Amino acid sequence: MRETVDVALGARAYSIEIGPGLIARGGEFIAPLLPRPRVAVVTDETVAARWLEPLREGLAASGVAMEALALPPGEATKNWSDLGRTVEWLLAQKVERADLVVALGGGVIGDLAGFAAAILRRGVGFVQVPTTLLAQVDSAVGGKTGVNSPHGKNLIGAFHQPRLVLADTDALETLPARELLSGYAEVVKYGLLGDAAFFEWLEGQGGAALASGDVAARIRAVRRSCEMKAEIVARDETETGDRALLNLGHTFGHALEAATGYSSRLLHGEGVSIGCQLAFELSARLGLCSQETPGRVAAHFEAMGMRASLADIPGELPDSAGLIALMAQDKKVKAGVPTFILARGIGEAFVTRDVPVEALSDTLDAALATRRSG
Ligand SMILES: NC(=O)c1ccc[n+]([C@@H]2O[C@H](COP(=O)([O-])OP(=O)(O)OC[C@H]3O[C@@H](n4cnc5c(N)ncnc54)[C@H](O)[C@@H]3O)[C@@H](O)[C@H]2O)c1
Ligand SMILES: O=C(O)C(=O)C[C@@H](O)[C@H](O)[C@H](O)COP(=O)(O)O
Ligand SMILES: [Zn+2]
Repeated sequence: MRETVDVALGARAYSIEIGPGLIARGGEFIAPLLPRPRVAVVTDETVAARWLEPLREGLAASGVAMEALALPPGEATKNWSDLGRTVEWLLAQKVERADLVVALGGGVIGDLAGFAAAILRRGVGFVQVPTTLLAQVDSAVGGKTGVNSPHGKNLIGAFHQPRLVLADTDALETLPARELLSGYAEVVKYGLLGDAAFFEWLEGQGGAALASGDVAARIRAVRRSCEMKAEIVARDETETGDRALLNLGHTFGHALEAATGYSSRLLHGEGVSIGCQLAFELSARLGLCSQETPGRVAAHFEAMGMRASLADIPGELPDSAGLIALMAQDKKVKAGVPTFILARGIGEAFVTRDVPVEALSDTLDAALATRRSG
């Protein structure tokens, strides 16, 4: 049942192992990478309660000892202060340059622990053990690490590739439904950005991929997502060009996450599904894709019970000018001009800086109006 996806990055190449039971077999995969049989695990309190002991046992079975730091769960933890706490803890554990840090958790833990590893003693290696769907299909792969700033999302960070990704699909059994759907938004993103056949498969089988009974469908969704990400990362590791395709929906989504204070009002994947929807609406407004395409995207999000519209965000939001101002801190901005990922159709995304501000603001105004009428 185990599948392997390779991330072909030369000296920094690594594999993504996908399947059930991998946490319990953690030592088998991690021990061969270690100069001495010990690791420092960074996790969050919720994940620790469910998956830390299985990992400890899995490591011990291969003679590997571990110490663990459990941070508070949630996006608010991706900050300077928890980063500093983590780095100081790793130093207190006397983690050496050749040792490995293990990130056990969702994207918050993977991003933060990966960044801590990147700056610890000028760079130690790390292993991603992603426990959310979002982390298995996206954040554990590709080496973007970092934390948030009040100025914007992921503004402090480094590219630092993991040495191994162990995606145990059993971990998804304890994931709350809202988190599963949030991660599924990044799965749909891959279809929307570059694989129309995958999107079509998700239209039919997305429900099965999320249901606990269909392990094969779940593994297929995770594997295809990882293959697409690995392929894009291998050709543009540090996002000088094409890697920005993986940011489909994120220029909008990150602005919405900042506007909602990185809180439980809006999860990252929820920002991504709403952002993808807005990207297709903007594309249709600019005549780039057919007028029907945004409706097809929305229909799938709605069928899956996902957030797809600004009307799905509780509480106040800035107006369109306020949201556009938040987009100005996006890392893809060049000479003050924002970069967008738009689409000529499903599976046909492209990167552009040629977006008239009126079209952007009209798209946002129309979307904000649904909050008043809905
Ligand atoms: N580096 C990248 O390329 C990349 C890609 C996508 C997203 N991200 C980042 O990832 C973050 C979002 O990640 P996320 O959605 O995994 O959020 P998360 O890490 O906050 O995890 C979501 C919630 O699920 C809980 N949880 C995790 N695994 C669980 C399990 N198996 N069972 C029960 N509960 C579990 C966590 O405690 C948390 O409360 C954002 O900060 C986003 O910016 C990074
Ligand atoms: O790996 C990438 O590249 C991505 O863009 C994946 C995104 O899903 C992810 O949310 C990423 O963290 C966003 O990157 P950022 O550079 O816009 O902060
Ligand atoms: Zn994302």
